[in-house]
Amino acid sequence: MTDLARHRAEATQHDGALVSLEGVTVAFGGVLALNDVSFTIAAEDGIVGIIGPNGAGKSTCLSVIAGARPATSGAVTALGRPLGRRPNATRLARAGVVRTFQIPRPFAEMTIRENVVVALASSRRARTAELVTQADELLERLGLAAMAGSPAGSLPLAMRKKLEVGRAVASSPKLLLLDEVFEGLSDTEIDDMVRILRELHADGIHLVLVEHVLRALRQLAQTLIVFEKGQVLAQGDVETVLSSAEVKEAYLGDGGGEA
Ligand SMILES: Nc1ncnc2c1ncn2[C@@H]1O[C@H](COP(=O)(O)OP(=O)(O)OP(=O)(O)O)[C@@H](O)[C@H]1O
Repeated sequence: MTDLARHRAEATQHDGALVSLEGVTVAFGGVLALNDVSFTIAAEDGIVGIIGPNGAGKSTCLSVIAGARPATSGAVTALGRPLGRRPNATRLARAGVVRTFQIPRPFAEMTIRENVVVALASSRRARTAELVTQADELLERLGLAAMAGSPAGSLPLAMRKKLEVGRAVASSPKLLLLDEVFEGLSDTEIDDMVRILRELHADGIHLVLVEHVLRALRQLAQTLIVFEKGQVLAQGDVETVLSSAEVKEAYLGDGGGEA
């Protein structure tokens, strides 16, 4: 295959499937966090939410897509790259697959600005002054500009969540995987985060969110994937999935999320 043909083939694969899991199982001893899971996420699916009761395997799934945890068996691709048995999350992040964590992990002693500068420096070569300018632009977009000089460790939750998103965006993701970014936010803070994520998506960043806050997903997502007991129970457009009797029983019936 010529380089050009290979490039086209990769681009086609990438366009067709941002993420694909085929027969993926992740075992923790006797617990199957993922049990023979297969699904595909394409760009046309828009913003994708992964929902399901506690312990259903959602975060494990995100870790597998981000290359942070190998599948025990099965095949995973992200942005058209097969991840193999020994995925490398750092290399995958450089290729554009970046995840945030449920509990934000900023460098607490550093200021908000410094945290973003460090993240920017991980994905580009530029002078410090240029990185600071870029960091300030990003903080402006996130509504954190006024706090740029504050230590990251002292921030209230909503701002820590925003900073977590900002640090992820600073590393130039093509596919951003968000783990419970709305957890613990007030209604106003949820609306603010929805606006930020919509803008990122409009800028061309593909978004996949593991989330319990359905109010946010109803505003933001076009597609839902529902997990139950390590398996995919349903996948489809948001309202169709949420109105399915099977999903209501498995997910909403157990108090695992707010309708
Ligand atoms: N590192 C681990 N070691 C052992 N078991 C684990 C580990 N991580 C997850 N599990 C188990 O795997 C299953 C799936 O966990 P996972 O965190 O992926 O679920 P989840 O759907 O994200 O849950 P939640 O909504 O509560 O965050 C659970 O039974 C969990 O206890």
